[in-house]
Amino acid sequence: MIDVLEVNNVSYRYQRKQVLHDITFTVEKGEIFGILGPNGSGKTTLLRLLSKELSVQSGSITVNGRPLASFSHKEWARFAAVLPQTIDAVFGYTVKETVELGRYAHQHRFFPVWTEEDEQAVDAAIHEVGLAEKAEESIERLSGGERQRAYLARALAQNPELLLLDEPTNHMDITQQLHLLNQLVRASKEKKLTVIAIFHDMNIASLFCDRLLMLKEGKAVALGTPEELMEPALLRSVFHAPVSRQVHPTVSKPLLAFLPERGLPTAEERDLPEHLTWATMDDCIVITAAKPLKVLSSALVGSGFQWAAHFVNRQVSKDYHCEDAELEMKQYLQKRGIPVSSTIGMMTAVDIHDAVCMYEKQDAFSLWAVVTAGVGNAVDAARSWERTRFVQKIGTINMMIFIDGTLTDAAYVQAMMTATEAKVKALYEENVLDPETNTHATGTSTDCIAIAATQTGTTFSYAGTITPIGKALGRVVYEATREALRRYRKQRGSS
Ligand SMILES: Nc1ncnc2c1ncn2[C@@H]1O[C@H](COP(=O)(O)OP(=O)(O)OP(=O)(O)O)[C@@H](O)[C@H]1O
Repeated sequence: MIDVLEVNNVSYRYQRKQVLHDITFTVEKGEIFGILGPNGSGKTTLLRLLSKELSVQSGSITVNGRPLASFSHKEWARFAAVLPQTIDAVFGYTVKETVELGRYAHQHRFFPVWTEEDEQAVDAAIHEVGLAEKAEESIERLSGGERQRAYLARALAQNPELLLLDEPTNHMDITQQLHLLNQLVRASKEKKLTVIAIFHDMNIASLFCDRLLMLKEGKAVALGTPEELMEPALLRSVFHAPVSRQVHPTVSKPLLAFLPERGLPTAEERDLPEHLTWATMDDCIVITAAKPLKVLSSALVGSGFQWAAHFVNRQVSKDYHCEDAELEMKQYLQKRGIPVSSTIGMMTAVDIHDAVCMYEKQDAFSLWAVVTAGVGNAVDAARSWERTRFVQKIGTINMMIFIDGTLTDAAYVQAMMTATEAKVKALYEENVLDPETNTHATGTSTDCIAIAATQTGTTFSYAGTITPIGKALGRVVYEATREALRRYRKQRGSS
């Protein structure tokens, strides 16, 4: 990799105020390099030094191996384009005329001639920022975001090798932000354009930058990839704000969630029966939480991690068949006025009036399990590979577990494991067999589970079988599942 830019021990002071201390980093050709830090940490000052707007006082900045100071004004303008934080609008100019100013660096000093290449560069830049329809519009008649895009087009029209941007997506709506940043990524990959940009939005920086530099009080406190920098402990120490690291749903980049201040839960909020209301309709059970709970579930509606306030176990006929059961279930919820986006929705062919609820209260938490069980589709997971055909019958085990307490992600996953192990044991004790293999069933082919926690009160890092949560969960699920199986068998008149 070729380093375009080398910054070595750069410090800077405004009169008596030292604002940058010994900053050292390099930027590679074609890299998107983000600068982050709280207000006043020196980001803009650093960018102004990189753009030659300020002169280096101590340390050195070299570009392609040459001292920055050795570039003539015009040479530098051909090499680097700058988009500062705020620009005074040049009144009376159209968008196109504003963008044309970007071609100044490419004009002959004494005999400026407007060439086809200049025209194409201007048109391409206007198109790139999505302002083609406003090209003849006066710049002062544009919105803040559109004006920002026009100035970006002016920078792009320069056809620079290095683009220096101070909060480039300021004032832009989310569509424009994504459009612009995707374009920068493309230009960096295809044209080897090097981009150095200041960002305030850390999730945007994480998604689009190859590497990041974090400044705090004028010092470089971290330098690395987004994966390395997006560490809650580092961010807490820099921004003094509680933050948690999340995973992006589709890209292997970290996302951050800043956490608002929360009051301590009231006594009622900490008691599950006070927090949850239960309604049994003709064909469904609806449990409603006073405040949304964080849920990990395999449910038909609301799978994965979700915040949900409604938990629906719907009874369908035993010959229920639908090509798109999720869509049909969502329509069912809508018809009943249950908000789909905050609902965990399960289905069962078992009589929902046979649902079993069990509750356990301890000093640090309380826990509530609601189980419906049928075993028409009982399967031995260790032997299911032997099956060549599958006939769907009534019978699935749906479990909803409510916990008042704060669970870590690990605790959610462990709670699922503990509940599953307890369910398997209940099936064993009730001697439920896989009808195909005649061996003990470990579950049914369509079992469903939801672990919901208030995320208030005591934090539980783990919920494995010998933790306090795990012990209560194991017992409650085991007993509730056994009882639900007995009710199911009684209904069907089987032993
Ligand atoms: N021209 C100036 N004269 C004196 N002090 C200045 C000048 N410009 C900036 N400063 C000071 O230097 C420090 C760093 O400012 P700078 O603008 O570089 O920070 P920043 O990280 O870009 O902040 P922000 O996120 O608010 O844009 C601040 O304390 C600021 O008040």
